[in-house]
Amino acid sequence: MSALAHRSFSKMNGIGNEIVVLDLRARPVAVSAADARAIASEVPYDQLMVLQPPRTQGTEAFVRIYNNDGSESAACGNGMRCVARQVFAESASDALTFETKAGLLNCWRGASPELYTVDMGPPKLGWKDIPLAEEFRDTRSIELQIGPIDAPVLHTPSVVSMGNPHAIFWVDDVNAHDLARFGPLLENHPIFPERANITLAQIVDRDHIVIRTWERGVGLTKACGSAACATAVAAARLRRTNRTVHITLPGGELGIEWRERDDHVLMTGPAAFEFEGRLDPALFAAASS
Ligand SMILES: N[C@@H](CCC[C@H](N)C(=O)O)C(=O)O
Repeated sequence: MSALAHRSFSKMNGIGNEIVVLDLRARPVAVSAADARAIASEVPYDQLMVLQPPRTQGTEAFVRIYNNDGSESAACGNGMRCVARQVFAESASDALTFETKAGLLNCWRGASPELYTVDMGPPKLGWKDIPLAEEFRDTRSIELQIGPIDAPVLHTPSVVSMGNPHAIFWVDDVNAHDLARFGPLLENHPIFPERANITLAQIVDRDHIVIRTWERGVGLTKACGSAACATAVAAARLRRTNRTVHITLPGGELGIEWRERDDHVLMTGPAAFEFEGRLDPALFAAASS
């Protein structure tokens, strides 16, 4: 029987981004891509956040992040707020540090019990860091378009890595484009060797942006926290907004600050608990990596 059978999980959400938190710290076991897909077939999620024992002193856990197609990501803003909520519930501290494949992340609980802040670290802006398949000196606007060559539907995105790759297309109305149609084409465009999260962004004013995201490895989601961070950085780099903005996503609101003093991006928003369950052993019968 799989060592994952009967393990307890929490179903949570970060402004509608569907998150499952699986805490394996007490009895660690490796989770394969096939396991992640099997879990998604029982408890539909956008991201599975797996807490493994800490690798670095002073951290609570090493967090592995899986999309529902079984692929792994180094960053998930909404998922990290859910993880923070769960671990803060058993801690007297107001600040905790986690490790992900993208590095160490500090989290704080806010004044309101539902609000959590995650320091998502500094953005990476070089073309090799995104990564892109070819050199672009200025990643504020790269040459990429979709639709007729003389009347592109979406074009000239900004690209940013928040530990995971993001392309942000600037539009007048995020709801005027068929993201479900263009998202998969852009996610898998050869310019993105590791695929990319695709965001439509509408700047309302210098303090407010509206976004919709097609997530790599998932599809359309109600919210993508790292996309909100990437969009805030990209808009500030273009001098179209201030470095502190609020972002409206289909599932709710996030506050983002791209801090001047250390280049770090801070994301603040809620994390909601839905229910607890145990993984059905039958799920893993056919799951092999
Ligand atoms: N929902 C997330 C992003 C999750 C990872 C992404 N799909 C990827 O593969 O990079 C968020 O809140 O940041």
